[in-house]
Amino acid sequence: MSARRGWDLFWRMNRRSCALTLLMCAGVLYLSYTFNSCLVTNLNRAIRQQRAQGFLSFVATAPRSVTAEPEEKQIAKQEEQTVVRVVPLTWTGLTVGNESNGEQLDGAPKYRFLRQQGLRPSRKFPDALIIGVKKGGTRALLEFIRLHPDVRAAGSEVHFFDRFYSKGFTWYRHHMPPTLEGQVTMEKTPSYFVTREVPQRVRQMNPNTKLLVVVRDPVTRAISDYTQAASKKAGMRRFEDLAFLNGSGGLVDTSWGPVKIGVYARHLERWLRCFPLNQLLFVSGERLIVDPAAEMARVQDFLGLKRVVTEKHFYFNSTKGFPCLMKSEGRSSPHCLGKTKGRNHPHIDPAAIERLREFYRPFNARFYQLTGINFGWP
Ligand SMILES: Nc1ncnc2c1ncn2[C@@H]1O[C@H](COP(=O)(O)OS(=O)(=O)O)[C@@H](OP(=O)(O)O)[C@H]1O
Repeated sequence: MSARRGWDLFWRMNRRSCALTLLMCAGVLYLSYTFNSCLVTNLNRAIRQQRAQGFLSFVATAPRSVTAEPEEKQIAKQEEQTVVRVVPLTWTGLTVGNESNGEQLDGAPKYRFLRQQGLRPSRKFPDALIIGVKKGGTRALLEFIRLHPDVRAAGSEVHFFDRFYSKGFTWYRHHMPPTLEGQVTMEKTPSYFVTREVPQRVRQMNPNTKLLVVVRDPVTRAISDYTQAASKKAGMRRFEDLAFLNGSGGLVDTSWGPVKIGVYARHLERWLRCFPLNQLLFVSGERLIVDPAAEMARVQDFLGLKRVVTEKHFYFNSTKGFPCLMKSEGRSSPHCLGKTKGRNHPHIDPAAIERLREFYRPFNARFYQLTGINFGWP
């Protein structure tokens, strides 16, 4: 009897310990599973972060050289190896006239990628302005310099400093294209050069603004200006009648816009009261036609850019009689500037041309003196 009770007691105790053992095992299994899964998740996260950091630092800086090279050499090497400019943006479809905005751009996968890399494009005030002169070749210059991956320019003339100054600087900045750190922002408005208030206003925005002026023989410039006006207004009087007081026999009409703009020295003197000469670059409109690459080399040097725009970007279109582009920001096939650039000029009485040349001669001489460049106009 007592043996049977002992056995019962043993069996009951064993069942309890078995159950306890089983319970403990389950607990240990649960804890180790939770611990392990946390560990794996954290490890994965850490690996992902490490990879991202590794990629970022690869994008942001060049690997440092460990050899004992001179410092300058190392810096130059680092600059060469820097992969910051991974994305020479093409900004397809972006026109400033109909301002696409930064937010829209950011939605595109390309811009999401840029943002993830900390490369968020933003609008800033221009570093450089093409201020004139009207009909000097300003559109050609803008289109040529825009070929450079480090230049971003407003496509249409903004006219902030002459027409829309009252709209304020926020308005102006909004008309600039989104740019990345290190890119040069530009705009061109040819009437800036001749508008009295503009130098002071540009100086107020930024006294270090770089200024580019495309100049061309003032007589051909005046004829080009007249040709454009005549193309817009039917029945316009002859050039000879407008350029001289009392018809073609009188004195030169210096109040007539196409004549007045060509007195470059007068306008330049105003700019030189606000900016030092070395902040202005004078581009020859004539050379921009006969040797665009040479003129663009000067422009790129002036803007502190690598000489990326070279002969290979241009071809001479003999039908048009002007250099045209192999490709550009918006188009990948060869093309020329629009129909309004490189128009045929009307025949002008050679005597009128000669009298205008005489009129401009002293002003041109003064302009050569101020700029230190002899443009060789007849
Ligand atoms: N590559 C190329 N293709 C076409 N035209 C060229 C080029 N390079 C310079 N030019 C000259 O640019 C003149 C127009 O000057 P602008 O662009 O400054 O004109 S505007 O003030 O913006 O209206 C324009 O004047 P016109 O010839 O009177 O039409 C051209 O002589």
